[in-house]
Amino acid sequence: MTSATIIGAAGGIGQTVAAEFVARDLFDELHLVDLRTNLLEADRIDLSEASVAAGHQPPHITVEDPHSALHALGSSDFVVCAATLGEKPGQSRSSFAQVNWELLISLVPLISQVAGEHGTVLLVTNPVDAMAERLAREETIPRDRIIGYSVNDSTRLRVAIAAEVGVEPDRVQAHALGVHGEQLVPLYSGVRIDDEPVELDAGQRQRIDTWTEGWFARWHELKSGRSSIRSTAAGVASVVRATRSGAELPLSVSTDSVDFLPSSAFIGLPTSFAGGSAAVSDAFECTSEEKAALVEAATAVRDLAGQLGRG
Ligand SMILES: NC(=O)c1ccc[n+]([C@@H]2O[C@H](COP(=O)([O-])OP(=O)(O)OC[C@H]3O[C@@H](n4cnc5c(N)ncnc54)[C@H](O)[C@@H]3O)[C@@H](O)[C@H]2O)c1
Repeated sequence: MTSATIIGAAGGIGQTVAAEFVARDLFDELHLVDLRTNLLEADRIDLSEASVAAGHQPPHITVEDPHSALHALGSSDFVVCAATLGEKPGQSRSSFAQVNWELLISLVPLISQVAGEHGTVLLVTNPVDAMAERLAREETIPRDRIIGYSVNDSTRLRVAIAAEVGVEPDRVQAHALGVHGEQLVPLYSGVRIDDEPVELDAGQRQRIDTWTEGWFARWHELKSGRSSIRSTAAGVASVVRATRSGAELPLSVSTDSVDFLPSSAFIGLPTSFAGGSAAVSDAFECTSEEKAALVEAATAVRDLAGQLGRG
């Protein structure tokens, strides 16, 4: 029996992740947790019937609010946390982080309980690196069982490289590491097409950087009122598959095992899994310039996490 718990399951990300898990038949049991249980009940019916329509056995789906979940739920193999408070326009990164950490700290007993001894916890709630580091500092869940979801920046980098060199994105392997935003580190030294290393010149890199750095401004101009729910849900499903296959993905993980990085931080690094535990990939290599940028990113996360109190 495989089981997942999604906290914040009535939100844009949570609902779409649940739908992706069901469509891909990834778990036998799915536990949906949110304050908005009426939405979850509607989803429970819809998701079960979606399974039938898709021609497979529906998972066993339960619905809980965060309080009842503490009494009702046992441990899950995979725990997704996408619970959030809305980001206010113009709000500083540190103020948004503090507000979301205050929400997350109230959920730590539940997250720890559903993670149990062996579950993997995937944080999606932003700012994901500081949230993951701060959760690890609570010491209720081992560091290597906590990961932050940070695949989207690499997806966008792959799309931009593909457009620049004129190939399909699925032929491009590339990781955007570090921290989402100003401390993102596109790992140009590791770009591959069809598994062959590729050297991009300065002009190409600049055009790619301009496109990726402008992604959010272009998204906001659309005024959709939602985040990138579909690509995030597809990415979360790929994390589940990676925990089972051991495939490498760019995810936010603890820096503690990486010699050249300051410890007590989480940043995006190439990650592999063994038995549900995350580790930075053995084959990870980068230039001295990329190392320096990653050190800067880890330092910023460590400092931000240090500012987040217990609420
Ligand atoms: N890491 C990434 O790459 C990435 C990508 C997209 C979005 N995000 C982040 O994911 C988070 C979720 O985004 P969204 O668009 O789904 O937001 P949303 O506002 O649509 O959903 C948030 C949900 O959290 C629930 N919630 C609030 N307090 C709760 C509590 N105490 N217990 C349980 N549930 C609670 C709300 O009821 C709501 O359903 C945000 O922080 C967003 O910035 C991260």
